[in-house]
Amino acid sequence: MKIAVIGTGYVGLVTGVCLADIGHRVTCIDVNITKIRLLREGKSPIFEPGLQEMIQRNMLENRLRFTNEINAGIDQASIIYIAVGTPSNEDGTADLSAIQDAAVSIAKHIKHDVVIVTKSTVPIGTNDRIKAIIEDHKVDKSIRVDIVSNPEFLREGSAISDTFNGDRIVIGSDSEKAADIIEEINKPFQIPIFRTSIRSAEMIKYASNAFLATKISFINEISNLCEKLDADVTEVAQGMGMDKRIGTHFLNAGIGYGGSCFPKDTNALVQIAGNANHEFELLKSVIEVNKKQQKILIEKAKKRFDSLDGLTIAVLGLAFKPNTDDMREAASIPVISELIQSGARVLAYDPIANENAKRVLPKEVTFCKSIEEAITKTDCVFILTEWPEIVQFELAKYPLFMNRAVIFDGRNCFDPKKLLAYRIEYHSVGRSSTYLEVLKPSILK
Ligand SMILES: NC(=O)c1ccc[n+]([C@@H]2O[C@H](COP(=O)([O-])OP(=O)(O)OC[C@H]3O[C@@H](n4cnc5c(N)ncnc54)[C@H](O)[C@@H]3O)[C@@H](O)[C@H]2O)c1
Ligand SMILES: O=c1ccn([C@@H]2O[C@H](COP(=O)(O)OP(=O)(O)O[C@H]3O[C@H](CO)[C@@H](O)[C@H](O)[C@H]3O)[C@@H](O)[C@H]2O)c(=O)[nH]1
Repeated sequence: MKIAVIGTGYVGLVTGVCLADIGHRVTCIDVNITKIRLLREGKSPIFEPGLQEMIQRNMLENRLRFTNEINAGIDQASIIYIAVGTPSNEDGTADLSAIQDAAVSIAKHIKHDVVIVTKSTVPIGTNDRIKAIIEDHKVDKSIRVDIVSNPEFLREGSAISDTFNGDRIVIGSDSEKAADIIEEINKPFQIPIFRTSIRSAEMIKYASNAFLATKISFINEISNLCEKLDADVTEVAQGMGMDKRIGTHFLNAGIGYGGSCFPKDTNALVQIAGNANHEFELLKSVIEVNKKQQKILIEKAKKRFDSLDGLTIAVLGLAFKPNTDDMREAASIPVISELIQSGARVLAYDPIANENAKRVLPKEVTFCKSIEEAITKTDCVFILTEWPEIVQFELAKYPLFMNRAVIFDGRNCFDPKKLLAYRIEYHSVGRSSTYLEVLKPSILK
C-alpha cells in the first residue's frame, strides 16, 4: 500500500517507519526543513531506541522516503496519515492550527480518492471538521475522501516496541470500506483491532490518558498519606496491584507525570468537558495533585536544610522519563527553576536530554558530562528520572564524591535500607527517610 504520513515527530516518524517495516511504501512529510534534511541522511532527529537503525534499513530497501513537499508526498498515496502536533493553548484547549493547515494542504493537492487517517490526539468532533475542511477546499469535487480516527497509544522511549506489541488498535470510522482498508494495513502487526465510531475513537484516546494520569495522582496521594502514617507506598502499590481489577501498572509514586501527552491531554479533556457543560471535577483534582506532587522534593529539601540558599545541588535525570530526549513538561523544569530561585547552585546531568534541556532550563544551570562530574562537592542530589545509568550508578561513589551524601529521590530508585549501608541519607517518595542515626520521624509529629 502507498502511504503518506504528515508530521515526522515522535508519532508520525515512528508510525511511518513501522508501516514501512511491515512492507508498505511510505513517504513522510514535514514542514521542518532541518528534520527532513537529517532524515534523508538516515539520521533520526529524535532519540528513540532502535529508530535510527530502522529508518536506515527501510530507506535502503526503498520503502521509506522523506520530503518537505506535500504535493510530491501525497501524489501517489491512497492513504494519508495526519500526525502533526496538537499542543496546548494558553487556556488548556488543544491548538488545532497544524491539523487545520494539514487538512487544507491535503485538500489542495489530492488528485484521487483517499482515506485520511488521524493519528494526532484531537478533541471529539475534530475529524468531522477535518472532513468538512477537505470537502470545502478540494479542487476536484468528484474525489472521494473517507476519514478514519486511529488514535496512537505508543509511549516515548518504547515507541517501536509499543507499535509492534500494542494492546489494541482503535479504528473509528463511519465508512466500512475505509475501516476495512486501515484494518488490512495494520494486520501484519497482529494486534487486536477495535472498531468504533469516529467520536468514540477520539474519546478513547483522551479517556485512556486521563485514566492513566488518575492512577498516578491517586498513588501519589496514597504516598503522601504513607509518609504521614509510616507505611511504604511501594509495598502498598504492590499489594494493590495483585488485585487483577486494579493491575500493577502505573502505580509508581514519584514526582508526578510529565511529558508531551498527560499534562496536555488532561487539560484538554477538562476543556472539552466544560464546552459540553460538564465540570470534570475528578480530572481537575488529578491535575492539581500532579502540580503539587512535582514540588514534593523541594519541600523535603527545605525541611531538611532549612534553606537552600547557597547549597550546591546535583540534579540527575532531566527528560520527563527514561529513554527519551523529550523535555516537554518534564518535572525537572519547575523543580530546577525553584531550586535556582531559592538560591541553590544547580549542576545537571541527563544521559541523552542535556542538549534539549539547555533550551528550556534557566541559564544559571551548569550542565555536566557524567554523574561523577555532577555530584562532585555537592550538598545533595535530586534524582528526577530513573534512567538505567542513574539507577545502576555505584552507590559507594556518592559519599566519595559529595560534600555530604544526601539524596532526594523523586522516582524511588533504591531500597532505603540498602542506602543506609552505604552511609547515604536518603529521602524518597511515600517511604520513611533513612538517616545515618536512624531518626525515625514520629507519626504523632
Ligand atoms: N509523543 C507521543 O508519545 C504521542 C503518543 C500518542 C499520541 N500523540 C499525539 O500525536 C500527535 C503528534 O505528537 P508528537 O509528539 O509526534 O508531536 P511532535 O511535535 O513531535 O511532531 C509534530 C510534527 O508535525 C510537523 N508539522 C506541523 N505542522 C505540519 C504541517 N502542516 N505539515 C507537515 N508537518 C507539520 C512538525 O514540524 C513536527 O515535526 C499529537 O496530537 C500528540 O498528542 C503523541
Ligand atoms: O506509574 C507511573 C507511570 C508513569 N509515570 C510518569 O508519567 C509520565 C508519562 O509516562 P508514560 O506514560 O510512560 O510516557 P508517555 O510517552 O507520556 O506515554 C503516555 O502518553 C502517550 C501520549 O498520548 C500515550 O500514547 C501513552 O499510551 C501514554 O502512556 C512520565 O513522566 C512518568 O514518569 C509515573 O509517575 N508513574
